[in-house]
Amino acid sequence: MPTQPRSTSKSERWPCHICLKTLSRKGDLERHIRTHTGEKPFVCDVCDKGFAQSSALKTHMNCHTGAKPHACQHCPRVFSDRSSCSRHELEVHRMDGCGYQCPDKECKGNQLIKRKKTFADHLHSKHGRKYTSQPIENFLVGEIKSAPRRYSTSRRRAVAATPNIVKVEAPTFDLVPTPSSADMVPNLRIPYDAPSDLTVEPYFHEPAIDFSGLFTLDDEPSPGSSGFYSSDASPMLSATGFNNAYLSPMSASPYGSLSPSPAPPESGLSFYEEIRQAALIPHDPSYDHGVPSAFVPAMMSMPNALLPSGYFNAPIQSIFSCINLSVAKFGLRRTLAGSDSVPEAISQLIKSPKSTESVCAESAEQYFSTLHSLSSTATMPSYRIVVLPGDGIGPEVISQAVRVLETIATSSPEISLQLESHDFGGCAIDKHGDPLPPSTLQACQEADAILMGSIGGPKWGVDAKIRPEAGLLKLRKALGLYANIRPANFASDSLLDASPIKPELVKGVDMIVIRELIGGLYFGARQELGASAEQPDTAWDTMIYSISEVQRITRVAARIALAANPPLEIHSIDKANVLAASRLWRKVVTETLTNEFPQLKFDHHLVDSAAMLIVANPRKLNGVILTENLFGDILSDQSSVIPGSLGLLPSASLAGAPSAPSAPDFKPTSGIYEPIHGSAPDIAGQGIANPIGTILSAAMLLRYSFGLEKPAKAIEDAVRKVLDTGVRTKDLGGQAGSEEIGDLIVKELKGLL
Ligand SMILES: NC(=O)c1ccc[n+]([C@@H]2O[C@H](COP(=O)([O-])OP(=O)(O)OC[C@H]3O[C@@H](n4cnc5c(N)ncnc54)[C@H](O)[C@@H]3O)[C@@H](O)[C@H]2O)c1
Ligand SMILES: CC(C)[C@H](C(=O)O)[C@@H](O)C(=O)O
Repeated sequence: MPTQPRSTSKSERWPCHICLKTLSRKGDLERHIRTHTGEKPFVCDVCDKGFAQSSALKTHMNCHTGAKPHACQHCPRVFSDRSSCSRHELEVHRMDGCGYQCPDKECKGNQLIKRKKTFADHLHSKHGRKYTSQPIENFLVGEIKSAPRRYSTSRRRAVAATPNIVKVEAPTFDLVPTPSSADMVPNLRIPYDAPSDLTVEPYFHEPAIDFSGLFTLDDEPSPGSSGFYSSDASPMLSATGFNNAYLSPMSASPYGSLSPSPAPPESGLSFYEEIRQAALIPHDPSYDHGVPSAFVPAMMSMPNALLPSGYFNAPIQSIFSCINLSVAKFGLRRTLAGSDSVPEAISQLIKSPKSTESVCAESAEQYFSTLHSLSSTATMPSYRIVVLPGDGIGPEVISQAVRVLETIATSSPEISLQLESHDFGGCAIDKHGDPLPPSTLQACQEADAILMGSIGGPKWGVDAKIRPEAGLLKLRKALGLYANIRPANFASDSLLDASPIKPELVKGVDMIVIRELIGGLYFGARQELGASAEQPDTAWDTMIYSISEVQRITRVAARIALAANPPLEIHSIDKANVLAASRLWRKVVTETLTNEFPQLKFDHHLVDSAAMLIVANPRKLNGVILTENLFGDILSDQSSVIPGSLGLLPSASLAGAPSAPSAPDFKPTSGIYEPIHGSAPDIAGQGIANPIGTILSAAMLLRYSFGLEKPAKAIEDAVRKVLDTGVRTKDLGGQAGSEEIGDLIVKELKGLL
């Protein structure tokens, strides 16, 4: 039994983020970094203070963030927020040596293009081709050399020992029917603060495929290779008569490797020799213990006769390719695990007497249809939703939204929702002395989505030492939720009469406020009254925006505008006639939209005049209203006047633009979903709060976080139908209580599902 070659040195483990030189020990690296940066190379990204050791910086950063800072997986750098950390990892470490290569060999020396977007632009502008992430279009070249530090030593060695350059070009993949995201079960969650162009690859989501229990294990994998390669796949290959072959977690990604061990060859050549010769790939001793996936397309295109007889054939290979594709694209771990139909499908394919390309296509079809049936029965996706009822009317409105979600889960066997409630806000101060207890924060970080009621109230008013609102700001910041999406429209036209503005002015109003949520005055430096001996009579806040903060929220607004057909107009709101931060805002919005989204129309308004327009002529602002944190808070509450009540409007807070649920590459994303209103202490406890804003937030959650368009639309339709009957809560001039509205919506919903 061959073993994986061991890493020749540990030096892969400590690359310098500045010059990329690798050092064998962390201490050496710290000393080395000082040659670039001086005596205190570890600089806090919040206050710029320098430290000699990264551990000292970590302890220091804890004081700013109240939480563990985010440590780079590959070097000793630490960051106060996760998005900077993942951007650093992506740009400095992960992309090193990786890139996209143009399929046209003549093209500009066929250079390596580092970023997917640049590559897509290149394909489009130079070759008139659209980039898709299907493997036929997957030109990713290169390998990530260092494994995350959280991996075990043996695993890290095994990663380091994998071939450095592998290439995926799979001409036979076009025989594979393209699965749609609706057919597949997405379970790869994009981190909250992932850069918007980051593709999460299952390489980092071990185990990518768990085949445990699917086959009888004929032969144990060798201890030398089990550190990295998944023994679970071995039985699968054993079932094909091919002993001791491992489908590694890596091979679940498009640039993975398949590592079969040699079987007695009939031709007299070793298995690898056969493959090499057939694929005309020069012998490379480093490949002796693994067949990198560069060989896979070659194997796939080879007639069976060239392969060790009966052991390895095109249909089987095509199944692996399909698995790779599926896992890479949709994260099918849950779909595959525990199924017993997959082995059946595979054994049928093995017995198939055919061996031509048509069999590949056929196998792929069978494979996908098996997966399809499994995805709706054996292994339905299970989403974890953290519910934060909060204070005041929060629990009252949340209980109705939870009923709605439970109705969806009960009526749709293919959807499984796990809801769990956690303390947050004023009630958490009372119980734990902290509005965001660590257990709540952790649950939120791990959740697939968060549904929130509202927090705050006079009990923990503005003079209180610990305020619930601070917990909400900390949660938004910790999750990197910089994009707050607040649609303001009529959930039903029957609400036109509820508006205090004349119906002819508000009919057809449809605006989406996109509010920057973790910057500006809310998060700038401030001084409380009495906090400074030098300025005993002064308090101040600062509005700070950086170019990148404005760029990213502008891109979210643009993507949301582009998702509509025709695209929506963008109205950027600022106070550029007075504020420096607003002048930066206006400049960056203009540049970003002009350079990156030339097809979109946009204009600028001063916030004072925009506030006037929202009540005087709101249709003028139809489309996307793009604005900074404080202006967005105020304008979105003001926009609720249009449909008649603060209780009607939902919101989503995300770490980027949401994917379109119908997109084949839909990316699930977490986020906080909450009505835009507060805890309404004046009506709390009376059972009269309007739950519609919260129920519509639950619809946004299903759509944006899970791509479940059908149930999301069903909730919106149920709300409209109930409103159409004329039943109203007190805020809209009616008599119905929160629970009655909930009953009616649930009843309508059952009829729609
Ligand atoms: N995201 C949040 O949790 C959030 C948002 C805003 C305010 N707050 C907090 O809420 C507390 C109260 O703030 P406020 O009174 O200024 O604003 P509020 O939004 O709680 O209430 C404003 C008015 O709207 C009414 N209202 C709000 N929601 C309603 C609903 N669903 N049905 C019927 N009527 C509704 C209230 O009765 C009140 O008259 C404060 O502590 C504030 O910080 C929290
Ligand atoms: C409670 C408060 C911190 C919050 C905000 O200002 O963002 C609220 O007004 C909101 O709109 O969600």
